[in-house]
Amino acid sequence: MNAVRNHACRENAFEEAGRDAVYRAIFTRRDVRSHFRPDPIDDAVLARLLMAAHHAPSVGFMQPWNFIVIRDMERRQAVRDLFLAAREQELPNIAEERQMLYRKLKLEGICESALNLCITCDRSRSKGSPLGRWHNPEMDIYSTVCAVQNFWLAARAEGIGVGWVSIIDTEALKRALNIPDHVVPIAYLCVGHVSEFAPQPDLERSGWGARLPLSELIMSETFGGGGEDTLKDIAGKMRP
Ligand SMILES: Cc1cc2c(cc1C)N(C[C@H](O)[C@H](O)[C@H](O)COP(=O)(O)O)c1[nH]c(=O)[nH]c(=O)c1N2
Repeated sequence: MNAVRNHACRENAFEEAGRDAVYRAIFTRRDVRSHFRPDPIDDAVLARLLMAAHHAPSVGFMQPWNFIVIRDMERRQAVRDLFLAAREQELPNIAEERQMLYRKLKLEGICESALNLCITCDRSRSKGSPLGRWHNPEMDIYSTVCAVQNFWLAARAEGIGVGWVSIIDTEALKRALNIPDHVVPIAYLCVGHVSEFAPQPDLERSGWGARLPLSELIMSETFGGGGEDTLKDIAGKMRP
């Protein structure tokens, strides 16, 4: 019976190598800050990554994204200045005992990467027909985040590193990139070839945080609900 069910479940699955490749991209993707190499990205490769992003799911098939490619070093330096200012503003809000470590963290590769990419969300693109968004208007934002993740995973498969920089004042970034009012910058990404993909997140290596055990995050039926012991046991023993 088990074998039958197993077979039935796998009917539409990728072949083993394909499955392995998908999980490999997921488990070895990194937020890259310090390992960028300056050599340019081939436009054909960049176009593939953008095509992957463009095939993300989106509420009401709204496809609210745009992709601003930023290569000019002066503009990037201006964005880096925004980062530096925002980082100083963020610092006092970090728990006092962690401020020293925060200062030491490398949290962007804006000028070292081959290029920057700002993925935006055009909130007006559903043109007055908010399918799937009437109760939850923020769904266009979430859709755009799905595009970011597609880009990030496809980039990993292509050997391209991506680092997300969110320590930036949004209004200042909009002015710097001439983004109109109805468009929201969702992700400012540093993108480029890398010398390596680190085996663990930078914030884990530096002692900032650790991955939470998956088994402790699984709940049954309701928030906080216990149970699902078999699932939790399997998850608890699993290594990526
Ligand atoms: C929405 C959002 C915003 C940010 C990030 C991520 C996401 C999803 N991350 C990257 C984050 O620190 C990183 O994903 C985690 O530390 C886990 O590491 P890996 O991505 O697994 O390498 C990030 N990293 C950084 O150096 N500067 C930043 O401003 C941000 N901002």
